[in-house]
Amino acid sequence: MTDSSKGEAALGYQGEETIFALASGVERAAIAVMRVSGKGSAALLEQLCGRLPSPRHASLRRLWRDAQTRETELDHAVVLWFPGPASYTGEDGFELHLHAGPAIIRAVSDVLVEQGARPAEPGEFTRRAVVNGRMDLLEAEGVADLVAAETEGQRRQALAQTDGALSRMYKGWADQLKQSLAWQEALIDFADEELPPEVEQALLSGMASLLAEMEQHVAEGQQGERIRGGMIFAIAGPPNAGKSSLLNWLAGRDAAIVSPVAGKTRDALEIVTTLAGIRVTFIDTAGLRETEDAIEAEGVRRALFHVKQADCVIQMFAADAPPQTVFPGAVLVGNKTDCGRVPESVEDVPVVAISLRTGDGLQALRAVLERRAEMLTASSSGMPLLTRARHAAGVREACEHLQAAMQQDWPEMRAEELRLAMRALGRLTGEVGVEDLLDAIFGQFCIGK
Ligand SMILES: Nc1nc2c(c(=O)[nH]1)N(C=O)[C@@H](CNc1ccc(C(=O)N[C@@H](CCC(=O)O)C(=O)O)cc1)CN2
Ligand SMILES: Nc1nc2c(ncn2[C@@H]2O[C@H](COP(=O)(O)OP(=O)(O)OP(=O)(O)O)[C@@H](O)[C@H]2O)c(=O)[nH]1
Ligand SMILES: [Mg+2]
Repeated sequence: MTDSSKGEAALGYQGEETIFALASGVERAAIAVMRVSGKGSAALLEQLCGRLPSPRHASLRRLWRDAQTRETELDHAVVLWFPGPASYTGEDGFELHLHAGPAIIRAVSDVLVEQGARPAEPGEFTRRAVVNGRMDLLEAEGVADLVAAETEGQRRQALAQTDGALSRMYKGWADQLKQSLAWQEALIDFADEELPPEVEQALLSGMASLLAEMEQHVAEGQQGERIRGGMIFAIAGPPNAGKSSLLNWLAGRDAAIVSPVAGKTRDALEIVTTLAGIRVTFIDTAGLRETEDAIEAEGVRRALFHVKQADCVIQMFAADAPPQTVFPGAVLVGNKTDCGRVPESVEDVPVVAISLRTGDGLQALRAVLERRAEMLTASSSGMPLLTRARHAAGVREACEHLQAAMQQDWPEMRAEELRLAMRALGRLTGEVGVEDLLDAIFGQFCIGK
């Protein structure tokens, strides 16, 4: 409970300092969960409620400023005692399930601070769990994603990651690299003894198939990042096609201005919804046309920018004016079936025919968009998907070293490249060289996690 551990290397941290934070939501609620972890936990809990409750069982207790002297009762609370190392952080810790009144929270916090505990930094509980070997870095990132999950896709993916799905795969790859390295070292050690050529062949083909697997994982990495961060669907097309009307239907409200005047929408307008369990931002853009109006021209420029960077373009047109060309990969939507006939396809791309006035085809359009959202987030290999740019960069680095190893004729250099590939994977799980990463990763957590 002193600050003697300040400045210690992150991985040497032993929870000398006792930390606390509210672990429950900040909005007004009935119960507030105060979470405490660190060496001083047992003494603190005894001071608050007398003898320690039985481990990991909920007990109803009176809380006091000092239970010994029964000085100032603070609350009636459910108390949980988590002795280390079988705790979330691996340290002694406890939870107080308080009545959520701000005065109670303040009074309890005051006692904790008086007794030498300090408020936790963002992610510090989970950081301690990692430092104490309770979970690895990928699982910890999964915890942060689970806390932030708003959609089914985010929830499912984060849960798998906290459960070690990515960790197991990366550790399996690192093990295979270790095996290759052992063979490579045997080849070096027995260089004079004429090992059969099959040994080197088996080594190289093992490396090749591992490389293919890792490259496929990187190639479909965008899918996992799309689930985690959401996708962008841009609605584009000529003026008056009904783009803003479509956005309003998707939003279920009048988000954008709709009128018969062509060229109304200038600023891109965004709404966020969930499609097939995936977070999708729809962007309504300015109608695409040549224009003398400087503001509208800027709107068109921005529309084209959104078309370029979107995960999917919904290319809209009105029944009487089908487009000459189709944006690559676009979902083609022909609107105003109440006014005229919509072609079945343009340039062999099927058209979804709708009318935002009559509601014709809208359920079919929703199904098409849901299927597209699923397609853009599916793992085609069946492997767990990576979820962050950090993972893509690490696996890509491992791929580069593995490829370099395969191209190396000099045995010692090949061994070195294999070691570097292993190291790149080790940084992902946090097994090696991650001191510099911890601040960046845990700084993004919420307090109390
Ligand atoms: N009240 C409460 N609810 C919570 C958490 C918490 O810390 N407190 N969690 C926090 O994220 C999540 C559950 N995760 C947890 C993970 C591990 C341990 C834990 O104490 N593990 C010990 C003992 C296991 C056991 O008794 O079976 C261990 O793994 O050794 C507790 C919660 C979600 N709900
Ligand atoms: N008849 C008919 N009119 C429609 C339909 N959908 C939209 N409209 C009308 O078409 C006009 C243009 O619709 P908007 O949604 O504003 O079109 P937009 O593509 O956003 O137009 P800009 O922002 O100018 O590029 C409005 O008067 C709408 O009420 C439809 O299915 N049938
Ligand atoms: Mg518009």
